[in-house]
Amino acid sequence: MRTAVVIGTGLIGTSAALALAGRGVTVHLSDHDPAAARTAASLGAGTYEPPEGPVDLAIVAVPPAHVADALADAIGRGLARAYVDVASVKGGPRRELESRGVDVSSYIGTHPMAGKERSGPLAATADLFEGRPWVLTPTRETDHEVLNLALELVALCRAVPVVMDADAHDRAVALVSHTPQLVSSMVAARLEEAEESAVRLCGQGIRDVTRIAASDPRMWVEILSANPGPVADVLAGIAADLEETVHALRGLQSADASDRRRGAKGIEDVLRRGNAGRDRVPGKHGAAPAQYETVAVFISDRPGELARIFADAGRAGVNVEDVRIEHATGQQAGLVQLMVEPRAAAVLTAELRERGWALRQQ
Ligand SMILES: NC(=O)c1ccc[n+]([C@@H]2O[C@H](COP(=O)([O-])OP(=O)(O)OC[C@H]3O[C@@H](n4cnc5c(N)ncnc54)[C@H](O)[C@@H]3O)[C@@H](O)[C@H]2O)c1
Ligand SMILES: O=C(O)C(=O)C[C@]1(C(=O)O)C=C[C@@H](O)C=C1
Repeated sequence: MRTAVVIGTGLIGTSAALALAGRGVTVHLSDHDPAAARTAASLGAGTYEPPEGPVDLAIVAVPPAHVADALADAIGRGLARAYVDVASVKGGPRRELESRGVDVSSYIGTHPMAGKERSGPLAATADLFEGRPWVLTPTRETDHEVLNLALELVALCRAVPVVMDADAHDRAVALVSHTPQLVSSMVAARLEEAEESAVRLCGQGIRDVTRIAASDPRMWVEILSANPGPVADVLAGIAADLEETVHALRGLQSADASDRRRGAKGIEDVLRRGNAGRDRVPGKHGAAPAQYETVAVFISDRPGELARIFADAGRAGVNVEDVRIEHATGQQAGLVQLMVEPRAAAVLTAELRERGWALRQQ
């Protein structure tokens, strides 16, 4: 693949564009918000000049409700030799294109199983898809060359191709992605009106469970609207578990010893089923992604502190691969965790110490 167009330069489109551009593909960026395309271009994801002729692959990375329109328009204009979308739901867009009479032989619905709770080009990274499953839903009508170009996209993004039927995909993601989003939001929603004295105790457990509750509600309304039945089915199963668990907890409150035993058994049962389910969650597939080492630095909550750390890391010639910030409860301070290549950790540690930063002992 030599040339590509990315339509929709948010988190996913810009991440794919960064991966392709980094591997020598000329990428043309387009977004109905010109600022998003300009930002993606400034990150090195490609150019926002339109292509002069048809490109090899057009990647449609817009919110689900706009996918069919964007694809029909691109196919109608003959923008590319092959077209893919990356939307989180796969049955709907294909059916919509077919009902409009669009020739779908040059189109494959795809879905990278990687993302973030943040949106927009500034959240994008070239390695977002590395080692992650990337679902492809070709049909009998799909042209071979088109399938090959889609497989090349997945390979260039260092993801792992998984071929599935579109409706089977939608049932699967209802279980492993769409329902978890709702459950995370529901747990986080309990905090909205909670006492400050409770919220300040939030530890790693609730942070893990509620990370995706920070996702964009507009995007998720679109995703869930395109997959309501399968998600309702999974959620109904969880509702049954919830009802039994509440009953078991009430049993534990009872004065009757046999009710308490039954309650404890019910709770243990749900926790053990949780262990068994969790054991089935696979690690990342394919090539192992880079393992980073963490250098943890204490900072005060003042403007410019992060910029100073990054500048000092840059001066030491160290590339910061990822960053996490933990804010200390009730203090104007925090801990910045800088993820770097293992061989760079010692260099960074020495440089930061010399420049007066307080580092946490690992
Ligand atoms: N966020 C995730 O974790 C994730 C993961 C995998 C797949 N997806 C799918 O990827 C797609 C994009 O999601 P995202 O998280 O990158 O969203 P995003 O909000 O970060 O980016 C979407 C971009 O599309 C642009 N856009 C909207 N309508 C458009 C149109 N008609 N023409 C051109 N540009 C348009 C917006 O301006 C925005 O820049 C969605 O279909 C989503 O279901 C998301
Ligand atoms: O990791 C996250 O933040 C995600 O929500 C990513 C996630 C997922 O559920 O795995 C979310 C929606 C996408 O369609 C694909 C990936």
